[in-house]
Amino acid sequence: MIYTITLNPSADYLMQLPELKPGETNRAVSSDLVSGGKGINVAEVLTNFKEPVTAMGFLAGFTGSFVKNEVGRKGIHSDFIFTEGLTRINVKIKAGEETEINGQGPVISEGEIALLKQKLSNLTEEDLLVLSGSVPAGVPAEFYKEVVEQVLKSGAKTVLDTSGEPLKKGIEANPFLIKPNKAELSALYDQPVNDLDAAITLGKKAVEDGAENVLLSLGAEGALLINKDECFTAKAPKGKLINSVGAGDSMVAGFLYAYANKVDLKGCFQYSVAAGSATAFSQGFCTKEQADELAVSIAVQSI
Ligand SMILES: Nc1ncnc2c1ncn2[C@@H]1O[C@H](COP(=O)(O)OP(=O)(O)OP(=O)(O)O)[C@@H](O)[C@H]1O
Ligand SMILES: O=P(O)(O)OC[C@@]1(O)O[C@H](CO)[C@@H](O)[C@@H]1O
Repeated sequence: MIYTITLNPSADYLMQLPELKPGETNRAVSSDLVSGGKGINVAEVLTNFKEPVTAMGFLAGFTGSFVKNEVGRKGIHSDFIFTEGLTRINVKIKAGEETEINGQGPVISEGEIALLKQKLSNLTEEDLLVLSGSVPAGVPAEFYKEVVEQVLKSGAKTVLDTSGEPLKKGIEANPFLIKPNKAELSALYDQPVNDLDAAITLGKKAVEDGAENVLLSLGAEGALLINKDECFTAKAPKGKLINSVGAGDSMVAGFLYAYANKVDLKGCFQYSVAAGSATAFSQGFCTKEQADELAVSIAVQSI
């Protein structure tokens, strides 16, 4: 079974306008409010793929109730903890290029953190745990590291998709997979990632530092998968970008879907790129048919 944890979920307010003019009153031509947060998005894609998954994490207030209802309406199995405060609203503006403004989210108490850890105490080697997104106030930067350590003892595998200190510390605990994008990898080592060689060098460094597999997403350019034995590269398929919010989460979901269905790592990588791009080319998250259709066209090269 796959479990996802989203410590800081969101209601994502998607707005479209022809042009964004800072300092002026801008009017949207369309808008939509949807459930968000990286782990929840991973669970949504896995549910689209009919792969059993449980979305966990913290929700609060009326926006939290909205997220819980949306998750239920989409048929995603969930087990959230409700806290004080208000789940954040993240604003995603598509006006030619995409601009995102992510809110802060509620403060999580020590008791609530302990409750979440307790819920994870029954994982077994059959399970996969996805730890995704930013760490809200109240949760220490070591949280992901501690959970990866805790879960490793049960034999379950962990996937870590976060940034900054929580990523740096989490890598030390030997997660099965991390999924940084270019900016996140560059920030992790405070070095620019201007070309493929630089991406590979820093990806290998993350492997040396403890990550078993590094799935590095490069947006429209595609992705890299690096571990101690292999380095795979794949170009993203060409298509019309509709919305890239959640493309990275879809990539994680695609990888895990293939992995849970006993596909080898090269095939998991190919399917991850297909799912990421299928979402980038859709309104909302991709279906399995869309990912399947792209997967056959994606060539994976060993370098
Ligand atoms: N414009 C695009 N064209 C084709 N594929 C894309 C495009 N943008 C994203 N993708 C696909 O989605 C994958 C993940 O994209 P990206 O690197 O933007 O992730 P991310 O920064 O984690 O995204 P997000 O945080 O918005 O979910 C890419 O590796 C690629 O397969
Ligand atoms: O602020 P975080 O936790 O890093 O990212 C949150 C978020 O931007 O990630 C998802 C897309 O990946 C969105 O649904 C959500 O708004």
